[in-house]
Amino acid sequence: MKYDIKKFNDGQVTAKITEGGNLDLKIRGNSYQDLFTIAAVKEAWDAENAMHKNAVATLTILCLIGQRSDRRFHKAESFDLKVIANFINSMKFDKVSILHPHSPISLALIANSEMISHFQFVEKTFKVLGNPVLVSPDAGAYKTTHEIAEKLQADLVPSNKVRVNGAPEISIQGDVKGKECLIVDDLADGGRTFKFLAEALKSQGATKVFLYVTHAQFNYGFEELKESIDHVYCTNSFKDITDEFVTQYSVI
Ligand SMILES: O=P(O)(O)OC[C@H]1O[C@H](OP(=O)(O)OP(=O)(O)O)[C@H](O)[C@@H]1O
Repeated sequence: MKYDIKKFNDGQVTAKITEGGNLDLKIRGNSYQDLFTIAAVKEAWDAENAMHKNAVATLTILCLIGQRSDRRFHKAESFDLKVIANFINSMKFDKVSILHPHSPISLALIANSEMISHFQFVEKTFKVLGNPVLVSPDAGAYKTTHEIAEKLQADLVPSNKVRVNGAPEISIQGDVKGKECLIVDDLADGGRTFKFLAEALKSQGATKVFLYVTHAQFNYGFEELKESIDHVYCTNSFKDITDEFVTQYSVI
């Protein structure tokens, strides 16, 4: 299957199928624009395939927009992940694969969805660093990082984070004295979670602190992270980063 995308001067996006077959789309999915673009492709493909019911349409989303908004935070505010999931569901893909979603709610809300694990990227990082202690930064990350630690036969130090007026407060449940640590989490936004955690780990004797995040957004606070984190490992699911401080695994 092949298609063309055209953008009109007013911003409208239109798609044209130029070769038939199964539809296999892969997008960052970190913008509404990305979602509307594939909606145009899917609509055109559906029209072309109306007579070929055996053709299959799959979608891979690398960094789902709104994945953190997995609940209605306050009364009278929108539940944004639900809005996004409803839109994706309206496209009726046969399968939607999502790379390391923030929480299982994404998978619960999006029909025919499955998670693409971040295991391979953590494994690569773990091997490059040579057996660091894995650190899970909060309750949300604990379950998946625990599973990864078991597979890698790595030591795991859980820590917990509560946000007080938006600022993370950290507690560490384990001994990191004289050890190299690899924090494993799904995404970095402003990086404050990791800055505070790295400072806490180093104050408890960790010799080096590395960070793995699947979705390296770094919308702000990037330079500040260099003061407490020794190196960042991530995918390019959200954006490409060129910086000596960062090693990126390419997924798109
Ligand atoms: O780079 P930062 O700005 O520090 O943000 C990154 C952190 O925020 C997210 O968790 P979040 O606090 O949204 O988790 P929650 O679902 O428990 O609210 C994410 O899983 C990281 O732990």
